[in-house]
Amino acid sequence: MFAIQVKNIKKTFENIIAVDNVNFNVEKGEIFGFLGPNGAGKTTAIRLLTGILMPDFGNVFIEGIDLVKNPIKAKMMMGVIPEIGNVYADLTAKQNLYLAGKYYGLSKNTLEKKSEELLSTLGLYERRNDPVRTFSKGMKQRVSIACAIIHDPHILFLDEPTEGLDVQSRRLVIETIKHLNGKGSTIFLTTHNIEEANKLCQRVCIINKGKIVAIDKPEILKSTFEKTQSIEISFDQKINRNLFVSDFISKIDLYGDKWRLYTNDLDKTIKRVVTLAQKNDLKIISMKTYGPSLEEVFVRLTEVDR
Ligand SMILES: Nc1ncnc2c1ncn2[C@@H]1O[C@H](COP(=O)(O)OP(=O)(O)OP(=O)(O)O)[C@@H](O)[C@H]1O
Repeated sequence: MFAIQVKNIKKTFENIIAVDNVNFNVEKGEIFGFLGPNGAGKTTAIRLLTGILMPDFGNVFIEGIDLVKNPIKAKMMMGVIPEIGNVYADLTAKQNLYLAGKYYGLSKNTLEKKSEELLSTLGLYERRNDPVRTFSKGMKQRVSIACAIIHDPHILFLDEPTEGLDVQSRRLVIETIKHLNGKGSTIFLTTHNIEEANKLCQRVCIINKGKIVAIDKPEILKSTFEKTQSIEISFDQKINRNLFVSDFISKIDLYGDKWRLYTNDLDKTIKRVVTLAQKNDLKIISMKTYGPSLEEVFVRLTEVDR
């Protein structure tokens, strides 16, 4: 049985088709990323998958349970962290957790134990009795996460979980996602952050204008859609861009003191720069090679007609 099964869902707002006949499955225990440019339909899709919106057509099954026919049972399986925080600003962090725990029917003992544990692991323990309105954005996001996972959900849905967070909060959020996944939870997240999705997700789905344009493991998407590799190189002296020009180097960029050369033939490019350094008596300070990036795949698949 799949953790999430989406069959032909469609959602229209007046004349805008936000989600257009979308089909996909998420395996149990997977970290699944939903990527797309602004307005692609990510938030609408996550709202349809969590029962906040009803589809015009199609079905969503959560661990085999039909979300439309059996919403309460399906929702008990999930934790949801929406794009805009859903915590109560006038309650303390601890009160927010207690409220969420009661909503999911946790016993007093479990609630006390889980709250203590989550407040500590999410770095909120010191401030547990302060009203959430006095918290930073990152702290509010952590309270929101704690509330969503207090009942150990089978599936966690996160809409842009690290958007606008500082490095520390971002790390804590990512660690929490990995930790939950390690304990067996399925993770469904939407994001703009392609590098984060590349590192975190076992599979990604790229959506554009409400339609799925690609769905696979990041490495497979990269090798299927993008052949360009690159090398980044820096020398001890300034050099002229024209020295790199050749028919197998497709693009030459300069970032600070580093040259980035894009190519379909890495071997020839490396030999070329080494020969160039020898001939011109240049010292190579650093050289790194890069495979195709998920960002390049994303741009390629979503730039059409934009
Ligand atoms: N409640 C609504 N009423 C009317 N149109 C809506 C509504 N919600 C979304 N839309 C439209 O549906 C389309 C998809 O929006 P959605 O918010 O799902 O995209 P998104 O991929 O989450 O974008 P972003 O990355 O900017 O958050 C957009 O054209 C948007 O304007």
